[in-house]
Amino acid sequence: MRRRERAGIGFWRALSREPRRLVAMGLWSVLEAAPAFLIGHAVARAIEDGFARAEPVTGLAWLAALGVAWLVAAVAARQVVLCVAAVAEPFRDDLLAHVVEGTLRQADGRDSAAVARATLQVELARDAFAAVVTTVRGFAFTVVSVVLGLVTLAPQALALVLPPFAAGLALFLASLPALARRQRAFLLADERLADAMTGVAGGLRDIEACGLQDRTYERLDRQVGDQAAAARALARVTAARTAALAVGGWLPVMLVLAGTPWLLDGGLGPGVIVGTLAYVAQSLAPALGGLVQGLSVSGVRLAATLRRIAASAPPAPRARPSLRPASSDVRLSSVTFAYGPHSAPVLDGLDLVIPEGDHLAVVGPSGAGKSTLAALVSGMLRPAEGEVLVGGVPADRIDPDARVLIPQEAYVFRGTLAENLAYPQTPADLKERLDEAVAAVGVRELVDALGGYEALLDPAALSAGQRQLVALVRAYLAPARLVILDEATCHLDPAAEARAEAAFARRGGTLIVVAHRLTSALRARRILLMDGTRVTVGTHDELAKVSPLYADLAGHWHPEPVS
Ligand SMILES: Nc1ncnc2c1ncn2[C@@H]1O[C@H](COP(=O)(O)OP(=O)(O)OP(=O)(O)O)[C@@H](O)[C@H]1O
Repeated sequence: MRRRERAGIGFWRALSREPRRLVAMGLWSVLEAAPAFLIGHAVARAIEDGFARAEPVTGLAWLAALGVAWLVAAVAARQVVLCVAAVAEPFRDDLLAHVVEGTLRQADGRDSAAVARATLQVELARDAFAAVVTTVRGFAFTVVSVVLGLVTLAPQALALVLPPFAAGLALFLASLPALARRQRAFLLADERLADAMTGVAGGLRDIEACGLQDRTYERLDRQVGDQAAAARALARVTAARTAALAVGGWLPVMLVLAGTPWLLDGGLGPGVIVGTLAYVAQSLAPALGGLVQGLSVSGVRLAATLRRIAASAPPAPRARPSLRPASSDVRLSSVTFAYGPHSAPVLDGLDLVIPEGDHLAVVGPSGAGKSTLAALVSGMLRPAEGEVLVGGVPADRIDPDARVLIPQEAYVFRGTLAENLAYPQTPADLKERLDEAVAAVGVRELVDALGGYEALLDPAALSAGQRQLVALVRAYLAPARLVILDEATCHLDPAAEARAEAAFARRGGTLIVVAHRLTSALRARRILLMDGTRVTVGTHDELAKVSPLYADLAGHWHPEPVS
């Protein structure tokens, strides 16, 4: 049920999303429906003021005016088609995004044919949607034009025209749900029969060999019978449709003809009665016929395809809104994480508090889980047990602007240097902000070497270190109060690394650095040593005293001067 609602909501959302197009469509529709308003008046005046008084020029002038209105209507009809297309395309795009995403998720990437089938359904739905919008809109504008025409030409005639018309319309609308159901039943019976026939055709030899002819015949006979019954049921509702057309479209004509003496007594001239008949026979009946035909075919098809699309592509899980953290302090409580259900945990029951403003270096042998910790704190991974909170908010739900993670391999895209440095921001004072960040991180030399902020970058032509510098400036400019550098300076020389880290330390907020060198750890306020699933936190001196592993690691690092 909810799936069907989603598809239904897509219909109304597509209509309301382009309000200007809708207004334009309305205005063009008024022009398109002008002949429906004019026809009764023009015919009545042509007869009464022209031909009946032996003044053919006047009569012809009225008919010519009607002709001009038809020409204008033709131009307007073209514009209406363009407006309908402009509304139908976003509807198609919405559906397409929905089915491709849903089908891929459901098919797990194994069934590309499922995507092809679904996109075909979307094309059918788009065509049906455009036809329904065109039909219903045309019907509504024509009916309003005819009613206005009758009100101004022969108001008495409304009593003869409107009741049967409304009755016919109501009869048709009441039959629509049944029509949709039976059409669907007929299509399903047809598909089942086609499937069965295909199966039989492919297995004829086996049927013959196993002597299954009679049973196969009985089964096919049953399915042919089912399909015939579905076709008969559909035909019965189709009869209701024909009755609706007769009542709504032609009964008004007969009533106006039968009521001629009464209308003449009421002071209407014969020309006005012919004009009234023109309204009913030329505008109202065809409009009802168009609606009946359009909704019976396109409306039913639209409902059926939307239902199929909804059933074949389940909706994406609703994206949860991100939350703004109160601060940038980080708390891990009893966090356990493993990459697979049968893998050994990388973190096991880890408790850790990194208060706002802290500068923490994370060290440990390769594979100890440093990057995993960085990914958990940045919310890219979720713990299997326990929780990771940033400013009181679960890390995976945090507002993306509130934290930034720079991995070892920095991302640079084809664009200007300024775009790369500022991405995704475009502040008004971009130049000043860039200058400040570039100076702080120590990247001025690179900016000049690349040819300034407006230089076009070729990512492949940059060295890994240059890409890291670009990403560091980007992170520095970001509004995030929590910065996680996961070996983000590993391709820089020690001096450049020291400058960049010092800039981030001065920047404020919480800084977590997965350290690549001892100097990086020495600059931090605290050091977190990861060793298997055991972790120890302390200063360099504390760790050197209590942890042989740390002493060993520190010994292997180059003893570079601390800046
Ligand atoms: N995507 C993954 N799928 C499965 N196992 C993974 C994945 N990423 C990491 N691991 C494993 O998890 C453990 C911790 O890896 P992690 O990358 O967090 O360690 P690290 O301390 O950052 O290592 P390094 O210093 O080499 O980058 C390792 O045993 C690693 O093989």
